[in-house]
Amino acid sequence: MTVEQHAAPAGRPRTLAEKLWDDHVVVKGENGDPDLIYIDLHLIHEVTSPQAFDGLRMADRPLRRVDLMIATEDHNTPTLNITKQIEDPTSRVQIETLRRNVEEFGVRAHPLGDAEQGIVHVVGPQLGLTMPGITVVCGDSHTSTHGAFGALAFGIGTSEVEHVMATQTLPLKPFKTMAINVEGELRPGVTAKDIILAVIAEIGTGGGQGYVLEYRGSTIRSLPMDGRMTMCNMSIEAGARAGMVAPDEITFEYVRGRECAPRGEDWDRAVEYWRTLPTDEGAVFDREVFIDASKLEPFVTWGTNPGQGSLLSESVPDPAKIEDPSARAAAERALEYMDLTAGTPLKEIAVDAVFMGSCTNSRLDDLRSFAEIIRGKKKAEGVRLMVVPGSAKVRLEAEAEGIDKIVEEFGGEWRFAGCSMCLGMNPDQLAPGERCASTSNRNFEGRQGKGGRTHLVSPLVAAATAIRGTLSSPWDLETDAANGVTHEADADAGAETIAETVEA
Ligand SMILES: CC(C)[C@H](C(=O)O)[C@@H](O)C(=O)O
Ligand code: SF4
Repeated sequence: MTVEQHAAPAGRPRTLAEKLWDDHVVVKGENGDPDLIYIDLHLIHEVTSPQAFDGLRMADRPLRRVDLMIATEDHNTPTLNITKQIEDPTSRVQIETLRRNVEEFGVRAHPLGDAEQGIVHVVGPQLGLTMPGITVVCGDSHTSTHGAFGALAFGIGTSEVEHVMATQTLPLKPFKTMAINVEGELRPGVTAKDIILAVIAEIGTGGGQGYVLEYRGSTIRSLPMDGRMTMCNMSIEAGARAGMVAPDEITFEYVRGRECAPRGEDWDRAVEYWRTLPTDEGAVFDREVFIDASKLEPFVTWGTNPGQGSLLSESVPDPAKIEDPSARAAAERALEYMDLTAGTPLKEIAVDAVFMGSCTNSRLDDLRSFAEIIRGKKKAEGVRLMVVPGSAKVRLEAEAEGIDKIVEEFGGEWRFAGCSMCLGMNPDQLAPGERCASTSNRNFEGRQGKGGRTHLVSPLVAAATAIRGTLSSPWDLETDAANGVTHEADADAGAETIAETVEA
């Protein structure tokens, strides 16, 4: 798609993404040059902001719009003993540097211990900063999460962070548009996470390159905001520039009344504008993908990229049967790293740990659906469970509902908010060789700790896995119940039966 096509000739039907782009062009690029795009919201965290602040300082430039910035601490923060000094020197320096920078430049910040601290992609929406129709950037690839509100949101590099700090704009090349049409009713036990894992397995980890994905269709319309965020969050794992969902009543209800959301007449005007944003009838996408949601099942990854996944009811694939030589080699290498043998039923894979958290799945809905499954049940012997809310606020809300108690009675660890075991930048890590069912978004080699092995799953699969000890879904719990195995907390005999079945 050329720059000119974004010029929006009167009456041409446009997609959601094209409308947002058109409304944010400050200077139109000539002869294939990038357009200069206005940025409405700039989120920062400790990892990718230090050099950008240094750059500003060296150039003696102020922040252009400090009021459009907000900082939170998430990657390097511990999730235990948060009032103590951070032990790891690198993490400590990162956090201290952010604190110095936000103080010097006057940026609103939510440090560890603050009620609004948490993963940057949980904090923005929770404060009502993330809204339909705005452009959002952050030096973080999962900024795509915010697209769930009908915002154009994408991750940027550190030099771009500095550019936005100094000018509140970014030079950007136009993108192509891809519609991901998801129709039909999800079966119980199947979630937004399973849809997006299926999408990535379908189009591949490079399939979205150069595109902004728009998730559309009846299934998406019926998803709550938390599910839409889960899907947009992982758009980047398909290589996409961004992911989006058109704003609707569900979006407006979510944003309404939040701290930074417009109020009164401003709110009415905003909603009036937001209603104009959905893709026009007849607008043409560069590519369309169709997914039948009613056929989806709980999904799980077996490899070391998010596209290497299968239905949980299937077996570890045989690389020899993969035609494409590079995909075959990647699968061979992945199975070796994951210590898996082709043909093994995925459900027979035993895990050492379950991680419930990350910007993909650590919001209140996620925690609720997880807790509902483990409530009154007994954790599988030898499995370590960590439950990490996405923000301090989510933690408090979950505690008000007793979710912390449910997790602890089950035998899990209830932690403070942060990126935690999503990536090995803080004390929450897997030991070499440990296998984890994780609700996060990346299963790269060493992602959760050197030598750690990650299977990406939904919160429901994480819960069922924590109960059964092997990769499992709520469907397996139903089968167990039909066979008289309830996994109840006090039914020790039942738990033993399962342990034996697993070993057998
Ligand atoms: C540390 C940060 C730059 C990184 C990202 O950009 O995504 C991290 O959040 C991740 O998920 O790998
Ligand atoms: S939770 Fe994980 S994916 Fe999300 S921002 Fe933190 S490290 Fe990145």
